[in-house]
Amino acid sequence: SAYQMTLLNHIGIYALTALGVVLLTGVAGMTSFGQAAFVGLGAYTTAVLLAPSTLDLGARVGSPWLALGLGLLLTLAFALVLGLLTLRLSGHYLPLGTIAWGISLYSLFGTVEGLGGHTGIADLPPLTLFGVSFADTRRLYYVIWLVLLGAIWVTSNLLDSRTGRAIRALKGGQEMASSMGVNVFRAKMTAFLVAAAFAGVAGWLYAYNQRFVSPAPFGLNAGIDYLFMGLLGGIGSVWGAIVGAASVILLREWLQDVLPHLLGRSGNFESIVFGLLIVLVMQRWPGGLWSAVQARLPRNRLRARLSEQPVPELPRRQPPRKGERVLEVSGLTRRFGGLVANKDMALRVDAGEILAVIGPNGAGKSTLFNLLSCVDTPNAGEIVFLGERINGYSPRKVARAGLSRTFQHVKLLPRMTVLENVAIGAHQRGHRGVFASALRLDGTEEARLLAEARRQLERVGLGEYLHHEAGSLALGQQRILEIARALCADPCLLLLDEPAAGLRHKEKQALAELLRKLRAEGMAVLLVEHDMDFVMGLVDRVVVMEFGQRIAEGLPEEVQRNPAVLEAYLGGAE
Ligand SMILES: Nc1ncnc2c1ncn2[C@@H]1O[C@H](COP(=O)(O)OP(=O)(O)OP(=O)(O)O)[C@@H](O)[C@H]1O
Repeated sequence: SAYQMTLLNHIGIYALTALGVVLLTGVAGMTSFGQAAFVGLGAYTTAVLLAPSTLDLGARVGSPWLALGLGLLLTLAFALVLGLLTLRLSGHYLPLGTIAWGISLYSLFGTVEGLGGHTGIADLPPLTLFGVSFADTRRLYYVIWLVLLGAIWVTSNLLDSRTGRAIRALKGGQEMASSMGVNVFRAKMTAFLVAAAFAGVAGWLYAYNQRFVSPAPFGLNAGIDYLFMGLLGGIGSVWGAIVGAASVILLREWLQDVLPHLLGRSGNFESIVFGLLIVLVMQRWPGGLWSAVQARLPRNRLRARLSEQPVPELPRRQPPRKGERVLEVSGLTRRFGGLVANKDMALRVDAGEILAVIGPNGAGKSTLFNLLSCVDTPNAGEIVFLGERINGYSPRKVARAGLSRTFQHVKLLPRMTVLENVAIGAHQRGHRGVFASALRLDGTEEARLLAEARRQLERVGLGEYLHHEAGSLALGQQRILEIARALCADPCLLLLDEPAAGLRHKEKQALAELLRKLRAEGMAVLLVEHDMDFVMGLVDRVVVMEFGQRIAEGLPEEVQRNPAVLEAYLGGAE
């Protein structure tokens, strides 16, 4: 019926904006209350261009495209400025920021002269494309749902790509991602702009569907509604947007029909019951309705775009010659208030060498690691990597220069497959961006990135787990996964933070074998480790730290006999 078609059109338009919320909040972990304002920008641009009371372009040839183009441009321009201002905020400040500009834009629609104030702009002409009029809701339905399905296709493509992996790493993996060469701010901005663009297009469709715009549907309440839709549908899945929009809209309609019969016509019970139902649903299915549906579907494991055909390997950087100095550290000092965590530290690592830094708890090893990987900045001293002073570099820049690391506390994305986790390591070896990814024009590069990830996983002995969720691996395997991820970046220097912790005897042997192989290939390896048996049988030299200082350096057997070292570890006992 016409009524059902109207409902379907509403659901389609709302789902398009909710899809942006799924990407922005669900996938990238940035909560926004301001999406409705972007819908408003798209809708008002269309209305101002077309309505008889304003610029009066009417249904002239090309006017819908002009409205769409300008609406998108304006939405993206606003989003870019707002993104630059708000995306650097973290914690609660980001959602608060979105509330602030959501309210500002809403007020703007109501106060700017020429936008019709709170009564809005009426009498918009119907949509006409290629000479076909879409005045009838039944026809417009096709346009709306085609656009929505297109947006879902684009979003799915984007998420299943190099850029998408960077966006998916934003929730819970920002430190790891930037250490792998990902530009975290850019990934945030990409998700933000794509979500804003969907909202802008939804605004354009809204204007043609309603043929009337006023500020009310673009306020903070609507922003909260979109967030509800995303949450309710399933914040991590593109299909959740449709489920969420449909649930919210149909539930509202149903409550409006049913409640007056049950509770009488006095009082607004609808909002109260609606709120309660939302809370109940979220309690029962915290992952959203779509996740409840998904759990009943046959498990469709994401197989990524791993080609079975041989693909050319990614280009490699020119490695340093064996014996060439890779890292030279001198006078490195880091103070935390009165505590000197690293004092005048010095060390060097050459290509084809494994150096271990050992020392009792609190000796300053992690601090040293953070300084070397540029997560932290020294108060004094020099870090020279491949002849270049890297003090003050960002973790991303140093990763690009060829220094790759693992973490003391494993940092991976547990819901992503093993293969994709490792492919993040190769991020900086690819260059295809948002548009190529969204339109699936990145096939060759993506196949090469994934093939490289597979190659490194096979190299470290995790080849049979490619399509498993990373979180399902044992801790020891997760540590090995991190090494594969670091190798994917094609480094000259590997920094390994306690790589043998949590590994079983056999796994340690396999890890030692791998590190020997890497050393033979000319890789420089610096590792921090507590397991002395592992260290002593493997490394070329050992640096011992205590109270932030180097107390000994030498061959493993020399260091083992050093009285200062025995003192530090065993309190002087033989
Ligand atoms: N951000 C910080 N602020 C204040 N003090 C810190 C900070 N980071 C480290 N420290 C202090 O610096 C000293 C060295 O710590 P660090 O974590 O580098 O030692 P570690 O050798 O890695 O120890 P472990 O083997 O237990 O990991 C400790 O006394 C620690 O409390």
